[in-house]
Amino acid sequence: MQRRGKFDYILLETTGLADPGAVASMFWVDSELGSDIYLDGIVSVVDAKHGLQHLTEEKPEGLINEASRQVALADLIIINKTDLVSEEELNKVRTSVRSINGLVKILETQRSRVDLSNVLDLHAFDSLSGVSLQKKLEHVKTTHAHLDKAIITVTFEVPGNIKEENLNLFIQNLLWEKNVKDKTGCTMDVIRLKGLVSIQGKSHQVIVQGVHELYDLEETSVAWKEGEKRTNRLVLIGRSLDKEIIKEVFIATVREERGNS
Ligand SMILES: Nc1nc2c(ncn2[C@@H]2O[C@H](COP(=O)(O)OP(=O)(O)OP(=O)(O)O)[C@@H](O)[C@H]2O)c(=O)[nH]1
Repeated sequence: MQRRGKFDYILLETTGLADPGAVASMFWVDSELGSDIYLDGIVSVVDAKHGLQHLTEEKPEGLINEASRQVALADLIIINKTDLVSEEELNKVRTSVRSINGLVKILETQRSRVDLSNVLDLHAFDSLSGVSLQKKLEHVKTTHAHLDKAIITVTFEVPGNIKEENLNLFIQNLLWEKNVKDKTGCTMDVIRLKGLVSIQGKSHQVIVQGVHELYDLEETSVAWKEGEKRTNRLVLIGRSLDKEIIKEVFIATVREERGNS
């Protein structure tokens, strides 16, 4: 189909209070629908001067504050107005952002001046990010909450091949059924999920992406090499996440296939 005046790129700015997950879900359409539009990535701006205050703001009834949610969902964070803070203050903002989202790329700016190549074509939601995600996943660490009930990042690795249906079950229990709980009985609340897994019968690494209750599995262009240890690495961003428990649940759900690589 030919059409005049096609858009090259759509940059959607949401209001300061928006939950980017809800907006992103609308554009994150199934590739099988053959849409011309795909979700490239989520960018959040953090004000170096007031960001920390927003990130630590406590909401009634344990609700997640919007700023933390925006950081949790972002693929790229721009910490702006760095000229207004000392290096020490800036470091606190950095640490706070990193403790929420251990996977996000951080840029630091004044007057939000960025090289557009760092902001556009992120390919954060498609299989093209397979190679870069692989590198990132090697360095991501589980973070520790600065505040009680804060959002954190947890990551774990389990070797072996897994069955796609078992992986679906694991993700659906977490995101849909919400029946995975921490030690205190609190439901684990996953806001963002990313990973690279080894699905039985697939020659290439499979990327796992989740935003709120939406998730997708897609084979990447990265092939498992001959003799390479097949493995599954997942990164989850959310609240009440307990790495050991999630890992145990994952292993229990995919157990049948462990050691069959
Ligand atoms: N000193 C300094 N001022 C800045 C910088 N970036 C923007 N400003 C100024 O900050 C003021 C408010 O701008 P922003 O915080 O970007 O406002 P905004 O993005 O419209 O606000 P919200 O979308 O409501 O958060 C304006 O006067 C800008 O000129 C910066 O890096 N340093």
